[in-house]
Amino acid sequence: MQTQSAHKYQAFPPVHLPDRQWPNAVITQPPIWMSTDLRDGNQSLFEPMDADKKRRMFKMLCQMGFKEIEVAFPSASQTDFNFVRSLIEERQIPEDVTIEVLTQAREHLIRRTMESVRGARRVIVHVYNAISPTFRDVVFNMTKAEVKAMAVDAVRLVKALAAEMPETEVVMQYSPETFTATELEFSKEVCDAVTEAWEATPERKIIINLPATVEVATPNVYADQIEWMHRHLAHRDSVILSLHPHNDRGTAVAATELGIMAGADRVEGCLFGHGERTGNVDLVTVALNMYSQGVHPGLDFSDIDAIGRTVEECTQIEIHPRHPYAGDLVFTAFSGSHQDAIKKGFAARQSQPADAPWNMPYLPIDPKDVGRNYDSIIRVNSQSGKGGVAYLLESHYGVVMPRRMQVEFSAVVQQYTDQHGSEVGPETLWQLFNAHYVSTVMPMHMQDYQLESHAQGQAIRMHMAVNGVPAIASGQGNGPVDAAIHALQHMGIEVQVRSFEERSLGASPSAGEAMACAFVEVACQGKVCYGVGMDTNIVTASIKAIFSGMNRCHVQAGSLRKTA
Ligand SMILES: CC(=O)SCCNC(=O)CCNC(=O)[C@H](O)C(C)(C)COP(=O)(O)OP(=O)(O)OC[C@H]1O[C@@H](n2cnc3c(N)ncnc32)[C@H](O)[C@@H]1OP(=O)(O)O
Ligand SMILES: CC(C)C(=O)C(=O)O
Ligand SMILES: [Mg+2]
Repeated sequence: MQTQSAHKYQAFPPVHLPDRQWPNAVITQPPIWMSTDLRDGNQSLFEPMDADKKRRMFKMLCQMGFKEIEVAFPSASQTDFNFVRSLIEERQIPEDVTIEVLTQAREHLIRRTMESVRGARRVIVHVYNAISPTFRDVVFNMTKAEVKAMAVDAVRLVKALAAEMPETEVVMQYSPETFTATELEFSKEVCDAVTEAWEATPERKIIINLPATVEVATPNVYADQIEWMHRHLAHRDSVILSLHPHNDRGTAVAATELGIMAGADRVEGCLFGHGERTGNVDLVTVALNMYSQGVHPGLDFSDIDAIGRTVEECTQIEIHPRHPYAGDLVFTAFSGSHQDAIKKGFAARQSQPADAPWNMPYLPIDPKDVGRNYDSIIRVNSQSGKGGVAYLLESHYGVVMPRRMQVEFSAVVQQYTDQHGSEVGPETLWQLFNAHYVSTVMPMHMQDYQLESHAQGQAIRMHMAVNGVPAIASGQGNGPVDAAIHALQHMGIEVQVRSFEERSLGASPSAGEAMACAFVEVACQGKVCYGVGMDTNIVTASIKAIFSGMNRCHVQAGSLRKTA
């Protein structure tokens, strides 16, 4: 890069529009959507789609609810021409869908284009020519008047040819290509001339499409340009004002949203932002942004993964895992504080009515609305905290840990992720949970017990192994847990219960019976640790939890081998 960019690049001049209205506007209804996946999207692929892929994509776009679809540049190739013919001749176009075809403003290309759409019920014929100073001077070597005449002549020719095919309703669309780099007064002059040449009326509107062929400024400048045109076009009531933003600066979505606020009626773009260079505006993001604000876009994304797969297969370009709404990771939180907030959000939602407004930390929309499930919302790596770990154990295995135990177990997981460096799935978490809590047998293992009730409470006799050596402990208490603690204390083991919780886990996958899960916070060996016991019998689960807690205290005290 140069040390001083100022000599090479110049700032785009702002639009003089001191009374601009768009900053106060709110989007309350969706625009008319036009998908150009099969034209602008297709022309920018390594390998343009063959007819089968184009047909597959066309069908999907129709199913999603697009009513206007630019299907080809028919004069560019026999493949594109044939594709348009096949859609028409094989009656592939649904009644409520209008196909669109693009042509340069050149006579032989327009004639060929009109030939391609013969027999269609309704078609949008889209003519363009670039009108900015650079194109006038460098590409066409034409004056303003000549460039304007080029557009007007093209529209007149379409009009004349349309009159020869009365069975087809021809809708005219004109794009002043490079609009964003053109003087606004000249854009208006050309668009007004074209509108008049078409003899557009409020009943028979012309589509005036204002492209950011190259995105050259911040999105507010595009909004100013659109509002300026919206307010200055001579025949605004006979015009459908359309946007065609590209994404060179990475702000096409913002430009589109501000452009709609500035008065546009229609938006052209591609799914997932395919298109020349950095792409056309991503219609998925614009539409779902609207959805997240309570405005239904009128497009169906209820199986976004299926849409993504079709687009990937047709374009041979993968969707980025962080692509808004559609990427594999966009509904996933790895970091601890995000996970904690999401877990609390879901817990709060459980006590709300099903139609309560969506109010979930870090998740702008409900993943279920786009056909995603909650499975991958929380994933655990070294950045994760107790909330994520607890969420995964709960959502995958039904284990609801007491809060202090969440902190304790997340330290176990943290140690593991620090050592292994990679993501930890629910299965690994479950293994860690079992290894550290459920199946500990050293130094103490309770093998069997007998419990008797009597007037003062309960008496227990436990057969156990201490460091592998058989032992028997007997004691009494006002309940089984109390009796077991007394039995252990009689053996000289200093152990106390600090807290006790018991929950049902639902049916055990192996036994098919309901499993109880006991969490006992045990003080022993100068440490306080949680122990976990699982069993179909509630009492057995509690006693196992005491032994688990003692064993963990021994591990924490570093005395596992020394214990008698
Ligand atoms: C911003 C966009 O996405 S616009 C759409 C771009 N898409 C495509 O171009 C894909 C399909 N295009 C093609 O296959 C070819 O360009 C064709 C068939 C349309 C035309 O091919 P060619 O006649 O060989 O011309 P070529 O591709 O070199 O285009 C440049 C010529 O078109 C002229 N031209 C470019 N755009 C336009 C326009 N909108 N209206 C009139 N003339 C134009 C140029 O001035 C140049 O003319 P010149 O050869 O007299 O100097
Ligand atoms: C043909 C026009 C509308 C175009 O694709 C562009 O300017 O980006
Ligand atoms: Mg384009």
